[in-house]
Amino acid sequence: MSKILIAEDEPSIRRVLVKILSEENDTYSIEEAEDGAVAIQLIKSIEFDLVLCDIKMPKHDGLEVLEKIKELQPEVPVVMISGHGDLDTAVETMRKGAFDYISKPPDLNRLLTSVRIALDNNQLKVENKKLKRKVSKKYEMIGQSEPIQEIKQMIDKVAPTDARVLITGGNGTGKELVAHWLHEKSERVKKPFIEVNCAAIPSELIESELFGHVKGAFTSANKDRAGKFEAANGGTIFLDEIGDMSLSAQAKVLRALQENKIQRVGSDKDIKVDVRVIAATNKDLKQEIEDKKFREDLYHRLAVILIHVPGLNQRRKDIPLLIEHFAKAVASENGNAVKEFKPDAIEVLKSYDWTGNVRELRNVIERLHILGGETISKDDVELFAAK
Ligand SMILES: Nc1ncnc2c1ncn2[C@@H]1O[C@H](COP(=O)(O)OP(=O)(O)OP(=O)(O)O)[C@@H](O)[C@H]1O
Repeated sequence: MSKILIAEDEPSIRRVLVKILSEENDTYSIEEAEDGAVAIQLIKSIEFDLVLCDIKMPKHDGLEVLEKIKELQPEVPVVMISGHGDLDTAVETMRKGAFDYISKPPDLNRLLTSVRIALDNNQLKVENKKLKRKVSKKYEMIGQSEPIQEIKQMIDKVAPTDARVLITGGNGTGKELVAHWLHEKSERVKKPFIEVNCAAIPSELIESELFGHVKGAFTSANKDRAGKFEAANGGTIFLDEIGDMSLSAQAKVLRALQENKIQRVGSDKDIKVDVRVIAATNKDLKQEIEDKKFREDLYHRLAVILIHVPGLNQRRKDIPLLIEHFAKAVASENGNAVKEFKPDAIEVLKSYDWTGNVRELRNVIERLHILGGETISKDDVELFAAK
């Protein structure tokens, strides 16, 4: 559904434009403004995909409206409507970033062609922006506290090597982010990064998930299937929540690490794999070893390098930066303007107990962004994110 604003003071022309556009596509959502002031008001509150804007209008003329659009929603295409005698101005608006101009009375075909091209163009721009964001921003690690700086330095040192890394820390602290960074800064970056959440896979399936199986290995194995280790060949496998892995799967992982070979379930044929292993856990593995739930030899194989990600309560200094980061992320995901957080709102958030760590903070910022006012105040925080 495209949102279109028609800013035109002559009611008859406005009516014609609304009619032409609604007949062209009944999913267009059309707003009308009868003068420049109303147009600017609407641009401040609604994100448009296209604006049709008359040049001569009361209160603010088309040129002023165009300038305001370029300031508030720079990506939106603006098609100017020029009356008799303002052709020079129409040309000037093109220099100022208008997408096109059409003359009054509007020619139906000319108008629709311009509208279609402008909307397609805008769609492409939006999609491109989304794509770029996915690649570069997804795994950005925000924070300037000492622990985060140390982690970043550690990643820089360790990533280019093949050393195994064990990442520890509470839920939602950013362990997965660290694992991604280790892969992205390594020579393996062009090869797969395969993530396995060991806690989410039932223990009877984990071996087949990791190492694959051959047809007939168990009842539902109706064809040969490669596992995650094979899929990660040349790249990195990230064993998340490794503390939840069954002892029998641990024994097989140990063998894979010792010999760089795996066997599919139900087969005794060795398959060579070249995989870097990164593991993470929120459990105290030393305690798990004492309780005989985790193999000590596997622990030593995995924990060549240890990276501990402290909880958010131990690095409150990062909270303002994270708030800003998530506010931007949430706004761009939803395609709306970034909301500012007032200093007193940030102070209250900083004082909270964040046992749910960064993930919990992200959820709270998203909630405030949706429910709070235009700028987020202390009252918004107390109303929608009280602890
Ligand atoms: N320093 C950070 N900068 C930006 N985003 C972060 C940071 N730390 C965590 N996040 C974000 O918080 C969320 C939780 O992080 P992540 O999944 O890495 O945590 P985790 O420790 O792996 O959690 P779990 O143990 O529950 O799997 C993700 O959306 C992640 O992008």
